Amino acid sequence: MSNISEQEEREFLAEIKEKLMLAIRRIDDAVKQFSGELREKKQYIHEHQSGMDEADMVAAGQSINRMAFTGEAAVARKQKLIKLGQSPYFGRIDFIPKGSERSMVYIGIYSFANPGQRMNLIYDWRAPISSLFYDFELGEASYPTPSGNIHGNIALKRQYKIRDGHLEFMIENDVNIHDDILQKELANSSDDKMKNIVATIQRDQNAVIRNETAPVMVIQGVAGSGKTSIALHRIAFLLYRFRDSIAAKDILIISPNKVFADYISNVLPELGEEHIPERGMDELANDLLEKKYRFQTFFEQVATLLDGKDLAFIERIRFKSSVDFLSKLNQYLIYIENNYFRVSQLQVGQTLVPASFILEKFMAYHRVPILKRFPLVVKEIQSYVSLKGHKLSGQQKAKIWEAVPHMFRFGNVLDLYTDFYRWIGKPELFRIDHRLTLEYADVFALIYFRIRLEGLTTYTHVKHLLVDEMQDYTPVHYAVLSKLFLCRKTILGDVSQTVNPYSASSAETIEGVFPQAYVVRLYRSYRSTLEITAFAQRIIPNSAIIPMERHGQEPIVARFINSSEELAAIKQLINTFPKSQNQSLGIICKTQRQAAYAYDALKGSGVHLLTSDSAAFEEGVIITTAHLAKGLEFDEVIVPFASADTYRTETDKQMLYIACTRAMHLLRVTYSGDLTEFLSARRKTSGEQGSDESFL
Ligand SMILES: Nc1ncnc2c1ncn2[C@@H]1O[C@H](COP(=O)(O)OP(=O)(O)OP(=O)(O)O)[C@@H](O)[C@H]1O
Repeated sequence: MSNISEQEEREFLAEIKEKLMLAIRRIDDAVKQFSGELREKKQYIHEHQSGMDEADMVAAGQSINRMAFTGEAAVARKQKLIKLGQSPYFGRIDFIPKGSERSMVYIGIYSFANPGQRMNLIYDWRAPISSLFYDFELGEASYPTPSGNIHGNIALKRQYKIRDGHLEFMIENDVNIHDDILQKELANSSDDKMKNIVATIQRDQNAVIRNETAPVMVIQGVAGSGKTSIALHRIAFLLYRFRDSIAAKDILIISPNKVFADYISNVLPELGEEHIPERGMDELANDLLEKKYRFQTFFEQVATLLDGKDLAFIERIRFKSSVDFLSKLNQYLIYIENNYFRVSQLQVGQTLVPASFILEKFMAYHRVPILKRFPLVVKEIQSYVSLKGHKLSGQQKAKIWEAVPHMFRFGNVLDLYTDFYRWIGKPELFRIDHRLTLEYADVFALIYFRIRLEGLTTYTHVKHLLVDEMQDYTPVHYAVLSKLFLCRKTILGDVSQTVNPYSASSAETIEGVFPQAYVVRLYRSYRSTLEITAFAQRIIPNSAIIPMERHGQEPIVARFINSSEELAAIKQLINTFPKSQNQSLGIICKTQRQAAYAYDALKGSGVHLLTSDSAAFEEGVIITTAHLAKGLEFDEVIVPFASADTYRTETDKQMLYIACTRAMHLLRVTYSGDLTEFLSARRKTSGEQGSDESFL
């Protein structure tokens, strides 16, 4: 069968669905049999318990576990088959390998084969041969396999939309790959959570997803370029490709907050993978400081910046976000090693331990973190005394244990960190209150000191680290991550979407910390209509952005007499929103205070306020801040209070940019008084009308 005509395709689909049904039935039978056997086994153990010795019990327990495990795997496989039944495949290529016969390769979210048969009926999108679908058009093509590249010819390429088991349409790809289906996908209204993009992965995205060699992959991509989607698909790919050595539990995602973590939590399970452990940077900090210190969170730092201009605060952040800061920390660590261990000879009973011996031993352990060396030096001194033929008394031992750490100028990391600022001649750059509350800019520097001075070794089990929103982390953050996580890393973000312009990191900065990094830049933006992308471009221009040719309504900028009128109009809009085609509406404010104020006026059924304490993304209407909305997207976005008073500073401008780039299909900006200068320039040039009538 060659499945050329649409009729043949429909017949093939019916056949596949039947085979899937059969496979599901077979699993059901197997599971039934398993549970019967399991019950019998448990019953047997229960009845013969008294006659069983410990070894028998262990063996019986293991056998039960094995059976349960096989049962669970069968249930998981069944779930996958049910899902395949809904949409078994989305693509097909007919490939003729050189010197071989044409074969039809149907590509789906999971693979499927008839029991006992070697050839797949459906190939997993991550299989080596499936890369042909993403990387090539008709004609010559090749794909890599562990035993080398396979060359050949693609004779046919098709895409399908199969929903609820029905073929909605199929598209013959000859020249313009994917664009039709991609356009259709992007025009859809958003689900409540991020979804997979396997059917329309683009070529440059595929290269990132399937890269197996980069020790550190840095993805700098413009807003809506699919960075987060790609990173998650990359994880799914790595789990498939290295399934013998990496499991879901070996991966760690560092996410900016819980809402974001919840928002992306569907993608990997949709791709058939288990839940991946996730940690926020603040949680990581808490783990690493072992809850010994209080600290300002990143949210609080940004909120302080948004509240007003504390120049000294900004200065402290700016300094601690520089590459220079990290190198000064490193210089200081070398300095203290050479200068802070002030040795003197030690009289232990009759033995005089010379200062030179103690210093030599201290330096000999240069691979051991300084504050961990003292016990080792103590042991060396004890051996020295013993070798001189003297037996050490308990009191003498205690004396050595006390003397050695005292030879070092400071005994704890916080004292050394404070001393660092004296050493660089800028003690005013470190602030800590009497309750030991650190500023956010100090948190990771202190952790860095803990790692270098005390040798923290948490997270050694992690085999791949994923860091999203890379622009929010500084060189010190990356120094900490590189010391803690020796595994491969995928790091992604967009320097234009920083919420703190005083501490933003670009791909180049990160490259400085990870010289072995492989940096990819993505310029094509998929999320927003051309009109929305153009609008956001005026706030922060980037001539390199390539928007998708997808059109929609021109963004609306509407002026109101005061904020009450503004909110009244928004309320009206919320009331009519359920009747619209769209599913999600984000009302994105600059500050949490404004969001709370708006929520107070707008709350009602289906309206949710998201704060930095929220744990989950919500469906429907969401009121939140730009900081929290970063990484999320909505069918419609309203940016209220866009006045000159609200959006004034560089930080404000970033927030406005982030807020506007969250919109997929429709963007409305409202204000009273004067419009922010970040938008007023464009209104003058475009002659756009803003009024409350045009708003709805
Ligand atoms: N190849 C693709 N096919 C279909 N949709 C895509 C593709 N690439 C990206 N998208 C869509 O574009 C939108 C933006 O993707 P994503 O959130 O991953 O981008 P991002 O670069 O992380 O965005 P931001 O930095 O602005 O938060 C999502 O709706 C995603 O599904």
